Amino acid sequence: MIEFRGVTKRFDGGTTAVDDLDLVVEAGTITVFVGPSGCGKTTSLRMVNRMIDPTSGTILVDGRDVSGVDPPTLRRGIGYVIQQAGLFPHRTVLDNVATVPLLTGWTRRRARARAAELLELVGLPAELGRRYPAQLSGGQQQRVGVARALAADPPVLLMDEPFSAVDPVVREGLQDELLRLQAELDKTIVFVTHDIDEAVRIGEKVAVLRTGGVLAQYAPPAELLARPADDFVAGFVGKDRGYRSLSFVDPSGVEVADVPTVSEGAPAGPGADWRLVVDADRKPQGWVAPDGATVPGGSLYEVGAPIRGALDSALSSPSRLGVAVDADGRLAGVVTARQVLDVIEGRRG
Ligand SMILES: Nc1ncnc2c1ncn2[C@@H]1O[C@H](COP(=O)(O)OP(=O)(O)OP(=O)(O)O)[C@@H](O)[C@H]1O
Repeated sequence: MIEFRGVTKRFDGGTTAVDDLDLVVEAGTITVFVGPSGCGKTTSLRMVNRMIDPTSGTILVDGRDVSGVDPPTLRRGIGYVIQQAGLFPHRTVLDNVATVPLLTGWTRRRARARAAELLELVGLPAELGRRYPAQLSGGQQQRVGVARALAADPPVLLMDEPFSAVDPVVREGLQDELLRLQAELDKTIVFVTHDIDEAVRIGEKVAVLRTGGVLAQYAPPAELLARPADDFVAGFVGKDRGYRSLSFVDPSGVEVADVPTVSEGAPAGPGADWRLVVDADRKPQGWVAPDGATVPGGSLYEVGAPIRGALDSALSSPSRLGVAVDADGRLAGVVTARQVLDVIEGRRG
């Protein structure tokens, strides 16, 4: 657990970067600090591992006041990941990851074996270990950065905009990977971003900071979207927050129905209804319209996933029928937008 008690940071020159912050980051959770540029996110993060010391107030990590722990000892228990990974350019990927274990006295052989394990854990092929950072894509470099931070198996991980230098598709992959890793590793993670979508996607709790380092709201993402504390938070979480909050709505109650199908490659002429094209594994491949034309499908959603996917699937489908698949991607059934909206309305009471 990380606890900020009345923490203030005033820099020379008078800027108050963080103003009387009280906040508890529960052990084993991902907490996100989000807010506009200059609101004190990085300063708050860096006070945890004493890269910056507060002007006043106390920070406790697992009950221990960090001001009484010397920084190198403190940092051994706190992994740190930054934007653009911050890798050593003249060391191989494997040696980058092995850095901390080597510093703590491991033999080179053991440190490298551990580094190889970590590369696998973050989803990188072993042969990349021999390359230099510049020979990797941005997304791969970020994975190496995460592996390096995990090398000493620290209970706490601080991540400062770790994914902001990569494109949106790669970023989503890295976010998924982090969530998968966290399910396995159960670290206490503080994650800084200025991107509210990223914050609500990965945070179990989200702290919204405003300029001047004042905490505007600290809540789980669903609550932040449904009940922003004030106009600032409402503005920051964005105009389409009603729609985005569907990412947190339980989909039970959305019953899928059967749909006529045709096999991929089989001739299909005109018919009364839309028919779904499926391959030999019953994976959806598009639609046949009533006039017999083949039309690409809309988005698919997995049964049991948040309701936003079901609604998007129905709205993006040329037949107006959203297509549900099971965990293996096989057809489970179809839904209409009306059905999904009825469940949403029912939930609102
Ligand atoms: N070493 C410093 N000396 C003086 N002022 C600083 C120093 N570091 C940060 N600040 C100021 O403190 C405020 C908070 O900075 P901080 O880097 O914590 O913001 P941030 O929310 O992380 O911003 P960004 O999203 O742009 O990275 C800013 O006004 C910044 O200019």
